[in-house]
Amino acid sequence: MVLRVWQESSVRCVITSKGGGSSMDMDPSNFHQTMLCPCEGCTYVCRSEHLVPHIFGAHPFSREVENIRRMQERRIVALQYQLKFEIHMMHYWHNFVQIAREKEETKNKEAAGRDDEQTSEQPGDKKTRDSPEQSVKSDVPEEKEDQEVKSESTAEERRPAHNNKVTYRKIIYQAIMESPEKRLRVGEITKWIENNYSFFVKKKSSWKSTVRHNLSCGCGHQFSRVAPPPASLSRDCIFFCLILLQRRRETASAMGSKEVNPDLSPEDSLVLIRRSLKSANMAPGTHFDGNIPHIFVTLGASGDLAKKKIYPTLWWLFRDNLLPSNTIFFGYARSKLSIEKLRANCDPWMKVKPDEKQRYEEFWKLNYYVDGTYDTRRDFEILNQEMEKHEKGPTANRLFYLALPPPVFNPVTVNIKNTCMCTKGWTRVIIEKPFGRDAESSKALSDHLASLFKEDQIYRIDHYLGKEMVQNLITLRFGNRIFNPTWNRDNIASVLISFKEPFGTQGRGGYFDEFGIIRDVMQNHLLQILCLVAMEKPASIHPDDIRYEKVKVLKCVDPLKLENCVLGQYVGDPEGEGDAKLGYLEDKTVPKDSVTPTYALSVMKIKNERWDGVPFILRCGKALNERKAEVRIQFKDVPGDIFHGKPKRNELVMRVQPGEAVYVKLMTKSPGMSFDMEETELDLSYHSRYHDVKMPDAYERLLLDVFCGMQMHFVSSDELSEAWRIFTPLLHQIEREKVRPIMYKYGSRGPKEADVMSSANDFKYYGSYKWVQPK
Ligand SMILES: NC(=O)C1=CN([C@@H]2O[C@H](COP(=O)(O)OP(=O)(O)OC[C@H]3O[C@@H](n4cnc5c(N)ncnc54)[C@H](OP(=O)(O)O)[C@@H]3O)[C@@H](O)[C@H]2O)C=CC1
Ligand SMILES: O=C1O[C@H](COP(=O)(O)O)[C@@H](O)[C@H](O)[C@H]1O
Repeated sequence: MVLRVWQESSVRCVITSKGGGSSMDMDPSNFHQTMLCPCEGCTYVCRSEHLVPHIFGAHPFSREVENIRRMQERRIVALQYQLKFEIHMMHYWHNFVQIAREKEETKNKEAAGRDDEQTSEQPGDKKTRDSPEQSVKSDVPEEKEDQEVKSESTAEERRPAHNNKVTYRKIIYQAIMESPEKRLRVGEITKWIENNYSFFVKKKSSWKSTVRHNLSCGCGHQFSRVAPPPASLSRDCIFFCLILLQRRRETASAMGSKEVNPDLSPEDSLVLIRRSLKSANMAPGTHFDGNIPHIFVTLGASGDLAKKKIYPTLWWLFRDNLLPSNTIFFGYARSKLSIEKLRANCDPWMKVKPDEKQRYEEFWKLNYYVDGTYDTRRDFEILNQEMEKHEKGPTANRLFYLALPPPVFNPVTVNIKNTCMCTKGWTRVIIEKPFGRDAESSKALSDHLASLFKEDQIYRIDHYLGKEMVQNLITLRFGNRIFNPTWNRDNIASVLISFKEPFGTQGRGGYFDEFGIIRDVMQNHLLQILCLVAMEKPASIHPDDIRYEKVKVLKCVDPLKLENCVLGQYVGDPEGEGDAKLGYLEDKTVPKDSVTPTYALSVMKIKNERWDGVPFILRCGKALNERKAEVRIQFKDVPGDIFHGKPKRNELVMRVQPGEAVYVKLMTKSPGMSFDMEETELDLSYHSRYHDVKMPDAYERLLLDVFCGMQMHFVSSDELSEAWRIFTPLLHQIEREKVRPIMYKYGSRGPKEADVMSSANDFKYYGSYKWVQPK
């Protein structure tokens, strides 16, 4: 069947079959399904009524063109890598040749001397029998890892001919380079070493561990004695490992410390992060420019977000040695601040431990500050000049973090574009919500940014996407066999996504009142979680594929209606303590007649094959009874019940905070003689399973992602516009009609009406589940 669009108002459907064909004209307004764009090469999926505007509007095979562009960009990155690689190779070979030459000269001299003196050659004097090349190979590695080797070797073996140093890295490299395909397995490398370095034949096999250790440092590959490596090691891979190893050593020595052995580091989790960051297996499309100078610019450096979140995050990343080694930090704001003053502002939030003082000093030495206005081009030119002073080499990258109120986004981004774009590398711009107030203002902002930067230069932060358990959703769903078959409308009764905070606006009422809880939390954090719970399996873990699937989910959600929402506003609890006594309207920064909701519950339906009819209940609130963010998948009742109504529904709970956990509530036979049943759980609590693992803060992960060029955990403009499409009519109605929220007491669970609505939407609460915390 071929669908051809031949005029705006109708679509021609041409049906061809073996015996002939027929055609008819159809009015697209009669279609009410989700459709794939019929034009050849286009993979756009949309609701039928959006199809014609798509074809006549933004269409012209944009995705295909985008794919080609992306492929070309990847190819360029690959070529850049290859070029760097070749340069380093030349460097290595140059060293080898020089060593060999020097050895030959020394040997010739020695031989000449011996001829002169007519000394008799000792049988077994290996040194004099070796060819120059063999002589190079008889040198013994002189790296730190060699200590065991050295302790057993004789002085002559360690320094056979002269003081040339041959390291394990060089030997490994040589082995790979001499192989026909420039590709070897670990076992083949050690065999090659044995064949070519007589020294090792005599040794115990401990040196093989050192070879493995050299290979496993830094690149994410683990080579154990028992498990074979996953694939042959190519020269590129080894090269990558070796360069990273070298970098780690340089950084460690720059810190004045001995080399950090990742296997022995007390902060194993940090080692893991470093490895994954620098791993050759990073998600496609990402790359860590570890050795290139970077400048991180915080615009709005004098503000609240900067001092409470951005500078602390930069310090933690720097402290943990996670940033590219040559990163420096610029602050920019209107206030005339010295670095000392900026530092004093940030100090209370930096959490510096006593033994980190020296490192902390080093961090501030890398900081610079420029004051200027946000709308004056000249001020940004000065900022640019200051940055250029630190970018003397051939390459450099720049990151701009807009820790600024929305009204200055436009002038600031224009000034960045006109004066501060990096000419020696990439420029990336990070922006914080709110991304507009509604569909229209958000589109205006998106259009403005798109006129200045490419989408892959824009990083829209939703910090919930940096949380461990939110990131884990993709792994749990698509890395396990057991969930997917039941992850659908046949098995799941409802999904509850919650965000609860036990405090009110805490003096931020001015900001909050303009936005309200729906814009503050639901339209972004909760909706992002919904997308990750509901999306189809992406074609790959490439950020574009994931973001594409998220957009598809949102396209299947209708705009929210007020009748599917419960709105609340907290009042003070006269029996409460401190802030709890104060209601929202008693916050001095909030207008006395404000109807802004501080609590909201909304029921959404995703109209696609997987989820049709399943309520997704999103609820969020301030000044509630506890701090909690979680996803609760409630399964349907067991069909054909043989236990007379006793089984309670299964629930899969993914607790985002506090205390990350995944647990499944299920029924079990009561232990013992009885054949009764009771509720219990399969429990993966992170604090007991991974109790020493340091969980990085969401901002830490996300800022690192920007360094890596990883957009998976950032919001795309398409997601944003779909999100606003869903919420804008409701928000406008609430504002237009001044819809009165239901009052709830500070410290309570929120309005009772919310429980009524969840229960009407197939979320069952039994009140019988008792959790026994394991000892
Ligand atoms: N690994 C771990 O750390 C585990 C911890 N636990 C803990 O055990 C406790 C109980 O577990 P939980 O899964 O919450 O099970 P519950 O059955 O107690 O609660 C289930 C859900 O019902 C809601 N709810 C509570 N009261 C009512 C009500 N009166 N009407 C309607 N809905 C209600 C809760 O939301 P809300 O109150 O937010 O509205 C929650 O979403 C929790 O504190 C949990 O953290 C359990 C298992 C494992
Ligand atoms: O984005 C926001 O999130 C915070 C809650 O973040 P969390 O990481 O502490 O859960 C919320 O307090 C704030 O109102 C909102 O703007």
